[in-house]
Amino acid sequence: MTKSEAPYARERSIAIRAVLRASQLTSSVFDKLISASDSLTKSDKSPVTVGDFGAQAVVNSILATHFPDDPIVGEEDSSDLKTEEGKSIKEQVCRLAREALKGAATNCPGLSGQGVQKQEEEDLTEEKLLAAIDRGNHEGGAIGRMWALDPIDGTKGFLRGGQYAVCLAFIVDGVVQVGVMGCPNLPISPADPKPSGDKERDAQVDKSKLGTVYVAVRGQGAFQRTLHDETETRISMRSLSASKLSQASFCESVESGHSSHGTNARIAELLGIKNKSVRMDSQAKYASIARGDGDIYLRLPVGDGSYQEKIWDHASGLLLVEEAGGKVTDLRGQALNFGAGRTLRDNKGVVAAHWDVHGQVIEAVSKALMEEGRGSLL
Ligand SMILES: Nc1ncnc2c1ncn2[C@@H]1O[C@H](COP(=O)(O)O)[C@@H](OP(=O)(O)O)[C@H]1O
Ligand SMILES: [Mg+2]
Ligand SMILES: [Mg+2]
Ligand SMILES: [Mg+2]
Repeated sequence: MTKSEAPYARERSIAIRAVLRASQLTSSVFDKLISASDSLTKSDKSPVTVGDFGAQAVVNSILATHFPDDPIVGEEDSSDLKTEEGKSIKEQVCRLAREALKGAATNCPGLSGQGVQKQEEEDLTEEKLLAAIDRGNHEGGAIGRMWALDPIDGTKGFLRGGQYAVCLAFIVDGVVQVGVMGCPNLPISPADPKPSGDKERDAQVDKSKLGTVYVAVRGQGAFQRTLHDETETRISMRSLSASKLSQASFCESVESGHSSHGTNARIAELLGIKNKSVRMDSQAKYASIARGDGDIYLRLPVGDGSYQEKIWDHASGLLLVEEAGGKVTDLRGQALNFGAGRTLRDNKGVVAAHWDVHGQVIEAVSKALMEEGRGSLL
């Protein structure tokens, strides 16, 4: 079977194109713009920047051109841009989105025609770009085609100069079929240093060695390419058996408000893991274990566990890890349900690990939660 005949070949190509363009936008925002006046605080107190809105406008415009009937579940909406406070951000978002959509054609397999470019450039008025952002308002659900978009996952990481990811997934009947993730700050070679937000240390990082894109289609494997070169290399998780579990390394959020560092540490202890956890913002954590930099991603809820994870925070990362040989479930070991709406309301927490050890990790999770008196989460 050639690539163009493979299932979801078109969705794959367009998703890569959209993520590349949005990643170019976010990188240029980061290089040139980011200052306090380029971000807003949302009603849930989380930050949102020119980069988040711009990347959502770019991806949604491209999806609207190629798949006009497909609904999109996207994180952002344009309401904050329509206020007086949001006016200057709105202007920057529109300028950056136009630049990104008109920019030189990106290296993207099967899609270099002038016609495609022309179509995408047609709808670039402010009104149309804001409407493109709001195409992300879909409620989600278990039936039919839809896209899930996190234009910048890890906005806090983006703001501090650490890791972030542009994440786009294609979902059919509640099952993720295609996942593409752009990680502009992740080193192409795992051995190279990655920016972490520490200004002094990050000054030593060679920027030409950063910028990866991950691509996975269900049943077709997981691949890494770079932002500038379309050559794809297959990636897979490190093999890990029960007897080697104590040598594993695990990653977790930088933000202790997003995942319980204390519970994670106890789980590691129960598994005999001595390595210090690797803290990283965004779905770059999924990418990192998928290519074998680390082995386990733990995301245990904080407090009473009432927070509902969002589908765009996990859809592309989950497929990447599954296609690289891993298993991703909630803390009870149950599959994540992407068909329940905008959130993973049927699930609590996330545990991602190699198939051969996933069951053991889940046992340790149960034990740690029982010890903490949080057995009701199980
Ligand atoms: N209380 C909470 N528990 C878990 N995740 C949360 C959370 N509050 C916010 N988040 C999510 O955590 C994401 C970042 O994940 P991480 O901590 O792995 O970097 C955020 O994505 P955005 O940055 O796209 O808003 C946000 O959706
Ligand atoms: Mg956010
Ligand atoms: Mg996110
Ligand atoms: Mg986001």
